[in-house]
Amino acid sequence: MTEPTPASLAARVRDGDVRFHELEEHADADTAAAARRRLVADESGADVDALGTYGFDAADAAPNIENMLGAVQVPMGVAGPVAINGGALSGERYLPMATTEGALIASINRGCSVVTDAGGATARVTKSGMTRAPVFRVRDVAEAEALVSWVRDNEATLREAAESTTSHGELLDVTPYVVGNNVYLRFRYDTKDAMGMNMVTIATREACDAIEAETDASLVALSGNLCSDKKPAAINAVEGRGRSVAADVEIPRAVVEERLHTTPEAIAEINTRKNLVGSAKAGGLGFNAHVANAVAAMFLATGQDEAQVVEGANAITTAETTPDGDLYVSVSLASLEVGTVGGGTKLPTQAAGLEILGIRGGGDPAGSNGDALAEAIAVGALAGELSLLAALGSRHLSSAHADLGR
Ligand SMILES: CC(C)(COP(=O)([O-])OP(=O)([O-])OC[C@H]1O[C@@H](n2cnc3c(N)ncnc32)[C@H](O)[C@@H]1OP(=O)([O-])[O-])[C@@H](O)C(=O)NCCC(=O)NCCSC(=O)C[C@@](C)(O)CC(=O)[O-]
Ligand SMILES: NC(=O)C1=CN([C@@H]2O[C@H](COP(=O)(O)OP(=O)(O)OC[C@H]3O[C@@H](n4cnc5c(N)ncnc54)[C@H](OP(=O)(O)O)[C@@H]3O)[C@@H](O)[C@H]2O)C=CC1
Repeated sequence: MTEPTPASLAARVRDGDVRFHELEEHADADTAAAARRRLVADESGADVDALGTYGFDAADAAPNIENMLGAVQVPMGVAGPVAINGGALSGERYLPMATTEGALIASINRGCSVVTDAGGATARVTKSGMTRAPVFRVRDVAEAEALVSWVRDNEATLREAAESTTSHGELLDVTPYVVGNNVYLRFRYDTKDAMGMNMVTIATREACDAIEAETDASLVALSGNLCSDKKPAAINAVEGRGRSVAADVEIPRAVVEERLHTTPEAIAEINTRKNLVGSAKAGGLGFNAHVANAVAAMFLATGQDEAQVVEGANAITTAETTPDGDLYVSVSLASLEVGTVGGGTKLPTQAAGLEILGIRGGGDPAGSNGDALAEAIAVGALAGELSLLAALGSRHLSSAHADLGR
């Protein structure tokens, strides 16, 4: 039998003999993707050849994508090295960042060099736990209260059910929320080095079965949106989700003046009037300048779930002058959902990003690499905040983007 070619496979799809999303059952993954490119190009008239130039085996991406055409390539650079004094990550590191925004890495790079000149940034993970919150239907508020009491009395049962599905995940707690005849149970897990959404979804499903077997509650949806995944939500800002991580630095006045062309007072005032008051007036959840930039660029470079930039950018930046007239700056990211195993972290280019940080795969102890990644991203965000606030102080934002960003 002759080997299938992209042309012969495309012809079979057109004839209705093979389904578009089942091409991998009839050819290797690279040939299947080439056949799909041909079909999409013919249908749309688009030139999709560039999508076919990628540096990994399509088969390696099978768990990460369906209907694969090829790959979008985002340029990747580094900022740094930056000195980090973390709870899980210490020393000088280059921060891998993938972006198409000119001037972004230059800015974070400037922030990194200033942070390093000042002796490095301190970073710590202050809370950890990935959540899944199913919603149950009950008859009325009396039954809701009965379910809440049952959950409080039976956490051991829930833990046993949930943890039967994972060798790494640990159920930390279950927090109930009642709205009339709806009961939301926010399960929170230590997922170690995994971001953990698949892990906690599978584990929570098992716990829900135990609840339905023992109570009158009916599971309506395994995710009831109090989790809250991939949506802006105050619960994540207040309670945290994934890792809550903070970073700070104190920068001598002379360094602010010489390297950032502004003063500690100007940066503190801009932070208050822009990041705090401006964000409050806008009704924002992110009281920062552009934490999403560092989070998104490092998420792409290290194989994180890019939709979770929504929660990752849930951050507050503070800036103040110290009694000695120097500058103190901090960022606190409430809900940074990251992992160094699972998801997109296995793909070769993303694995290279984690290797640049020295934290690819499971940590020793388990969870330490996930903490280290969170600290690295927090320091990248801190450097970005510092540099952008300074550029606003020196009125260099527009000229920087005129020079570098277009
Ligand atoms: C562009 C700079 C850094 C110039 O800043 P500068 O101080 O005039 O530049 P410099 O030539 O003196 O270089 C200072 C340092 O910057 C770095 N640097 C400088 N150039 C490069 C480069 N080409 N590649 C890599 N690194 C670079 C590098 O670390 C260098 O030190 P050196 O190594 O030379 O000792 C500065 O003007 C700046 O940071 N501007 C701010 C730009 C910025 O932060 N953009 C972020 C994106 S804005 C956005 O997306 C969100 C927004 C703004 O809408 C959010 C909001 O509402 O606030
Ligand atoms: N299902 C959903 O609702 C959602 C899924 N996602 C997707 O979920 C994926 C991420 O889920 P996630 O569960 O992190 O990844 P995976 O589904 O890839 O699972 C990771 C697994 O790695 C194993 N593992 C090995 N070493 C370690 C270690 N050191 N620490 C922790 N786990 C380890 C664990 O197995 P074991 O459990 O057997 O111990 C863990 O379950 C992403 O692709 C994301 O896009 C995103 C949002 C929602």
